[in-house]
Amino acid sequence: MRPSIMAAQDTIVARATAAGAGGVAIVRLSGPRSWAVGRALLPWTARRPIIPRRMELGLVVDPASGEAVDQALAVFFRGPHSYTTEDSVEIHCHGGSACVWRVIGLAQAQGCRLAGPGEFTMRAMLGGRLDLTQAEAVGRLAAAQSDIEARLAMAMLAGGLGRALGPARQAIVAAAASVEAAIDFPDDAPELAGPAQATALEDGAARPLAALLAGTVGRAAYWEGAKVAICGRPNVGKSSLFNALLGRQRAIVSERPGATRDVVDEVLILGGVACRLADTAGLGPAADELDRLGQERATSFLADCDLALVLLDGSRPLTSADHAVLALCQDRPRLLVVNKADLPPAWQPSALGLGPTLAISATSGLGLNELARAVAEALCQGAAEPAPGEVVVNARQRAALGRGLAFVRRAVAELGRPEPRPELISLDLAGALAALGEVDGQGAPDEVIEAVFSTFCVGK
Ligand SMILES: Nc1nc2c(c(=O)[nH]1)N(C=O)[C@@H](CNc1ccc(C(=O)N[C@@H](CCC(=O)O)C(=O)O)cc1)CN2
Ligand SMILES: Nc1nc2c(ncn2[C@@H]2O[C@H](COP(=O)(O)OP(=O)(O)OP(=O)(O)O)[C@@H](O)[C@H]2O)c(=O)[nH]1
Ligand SMILES: [Mg+2]
Repeated sequence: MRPSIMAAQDTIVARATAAGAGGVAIVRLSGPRSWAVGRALLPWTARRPIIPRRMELGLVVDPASGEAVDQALAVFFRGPHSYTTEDSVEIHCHGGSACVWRVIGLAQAQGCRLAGPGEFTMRAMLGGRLDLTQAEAVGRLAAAQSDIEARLAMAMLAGGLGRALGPARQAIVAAAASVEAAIDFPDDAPELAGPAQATALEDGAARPLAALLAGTVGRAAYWEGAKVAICGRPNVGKSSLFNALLGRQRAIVSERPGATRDVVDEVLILGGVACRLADTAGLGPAADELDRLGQERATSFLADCDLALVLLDGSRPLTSADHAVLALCQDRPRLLVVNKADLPPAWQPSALGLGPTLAISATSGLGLNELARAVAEALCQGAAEPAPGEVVVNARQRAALGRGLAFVRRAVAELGRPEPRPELISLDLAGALAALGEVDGQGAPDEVIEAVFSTFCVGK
């Protein structure tokens, strides 16, 4: 078994705050030796009893040389009253990376091991503070970029999803118990009460799982963010729009067509959704090799984006290159955006015959708020923004619950047959339980747990 999921014997150390210089950085220790190590590095704590959870000021000292390496605040937590549920110590040192790494190095010299990604939270889960849904929520809170993602993670941290899965699991376990009895004692066990059990399983498990899945419709972008490409023929103002939405001059703008070559992307919040917005090279007949390479990058980003903003220049007649871009995007999610609305129009958008268009001006800012709202609406297919406290599952959880629901439905169907075959039902119910376990961690294999924590940063 990999060390991370083994019962925690060792004491781990990591910086809990982001890499790079900052005002203050937190180095956190957790595990059975954390207090001893903390005492060794913080000599003032040896002189009087430690009061758990009280922040105190003192020097961090290298026990080998006696050198004071930082002035810091420190807090000792006595398990289980700590984040990890283990004994732990936080040293709040000065934020320069030299101080942080010196303190971490001193802890390593005292026998601490560098923590892996998410290892503190994994210990919190093994210690019973959190289930897997809550641990995942913590990871999302630590990385959330949009207010709504943070809101969704807070609802999940409150345990709503774990509580929603409990009754479904109970219904599956109850069905499994009678199915197992029918398999083990075919003569003694009462006949499988097929229709009654089918109804119980349908009401108890299929329905709540289906409701959880229904709540995700149009909501994925709030959890996962979205890739949005600005595309169009050269010179329509793609880079200008990109810069205007971003609020700074990130990409080169030029009156000369063919200014953009590479895909330039940045994350920004549009209508509450964290979007990876990309400015791309203008599409059209390639003038040279560089142009061709740039357009290749543009089309490959376009091929896997969630939404394309097809930009047209309203001040110039449409060209064959515009029509080629429209054709390229006709079968994918897209918004038609007509730029340069500050200039006299050269054509009527209604003449396109392609449905609604948005009029904007990248240079004057006209229509940009409406565009941001339209982006979110298109990405979320008009679904309502999640309310505070509302539990919405993320993509990983949705995939697992979808599999679980399919298993439950097969078991329900089999139970509804004139002579249900208990062996088949048993397999399906086991599959359903495994799928639920992937979400809340109950009975989940190590690989699943590790995959969730591997997305965490070190120190969380
Ligand atoms: N400095 C610091 N800030 C932090 C954390 C941390 O560990 N340290 N957290 C995490 O990374 C988050 C807060 N989560 C926490 C959850 C529980 C406990 C804890 O010690 N619980 C005890 C005591 C509860 C109480 O006094 O009310 C317990 O539940 O027994 C600490 C942090 C965010 N901010
Ligand atoms: N009047 C007006 N000019 C604009 C507007 N948006 C962009 N422009 C001008 O149009 C020209 C081209 O702008 P870019 O943003 O570089 O166009 P692009 O689509 O990125 O061009 P390529 O990178 O070559 O494909 C520049 O001279 C911009 O100042 C607008 O809303 N109104
Ligand atoms: Mg450009």
